Amino acid sequence: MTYTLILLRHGQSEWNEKNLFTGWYDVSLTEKGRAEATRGGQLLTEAGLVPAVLHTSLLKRAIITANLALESADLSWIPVKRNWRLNERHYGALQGKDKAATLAEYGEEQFMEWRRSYDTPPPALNDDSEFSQINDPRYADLGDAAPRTECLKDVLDRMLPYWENEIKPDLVASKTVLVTAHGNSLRALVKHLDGISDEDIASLNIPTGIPLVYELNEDFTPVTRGGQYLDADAAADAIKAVANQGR
Ligand SMILES: O=C(O)[C@@H](CO)OP(=O)(O)O
Repeated sequence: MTYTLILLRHGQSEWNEKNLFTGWYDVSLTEKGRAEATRGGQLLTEAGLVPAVLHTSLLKRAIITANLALESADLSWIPVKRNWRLNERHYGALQGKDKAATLAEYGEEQFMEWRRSYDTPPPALNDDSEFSQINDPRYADLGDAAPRTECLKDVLDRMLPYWENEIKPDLVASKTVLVTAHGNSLRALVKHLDGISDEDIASLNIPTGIPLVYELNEDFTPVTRGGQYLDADAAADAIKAVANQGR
């Protein structure tokens, strides 16, 4: 007996297109991103996958992606749980900044440390920044614990309780679960599932809009390490594009 976990990064967002650090800033999808999401749902149908429950972040690029994918799979009705713990990494003072300009200003080493190191967060974002979420009512319950920046380790630490307490029980109960989230929150989950080292996770990138399917054993270890993208050729190209952002 295995469980089926489907991970879906949101389709191209307006700030992916503009090459801006996004984090918790709530931007919508581009037309291309909407088409990717719809195609993601078609890929689920073609693979015969029928998720019984959806988990999303609180950010509309993930929510709209899930809605479009489920609509094209004729599964708009399935139950949904949303939680900030699946949000993108909070990108601190980089939120709203151009990736190419940041690379040019700070150089390759600093740029990659902020983007992909496991435990070095970017500088914190000021609460009075136009890119801050500190007064956003959807995070009111977090109070002082609301992040002003996060590294991948911080994301893993806040995502894991949700994995343990919400997603795992749904896998046990319903066998097939869809998680629609973000580049870095999904990198954190994949690191955990595949047991990827703090060093090696730096080179792992997740493409937009292509379902990544994990068959999990009863102890939640992957049957196949790395899972399987439903469109492997498209995923390979898109992974390179994410890795090269800013260049
Ligand atoms: O800007 C962001 O929030 C993320 C995802 O788009 O970017 P990166 O891939 O550089 O971590």
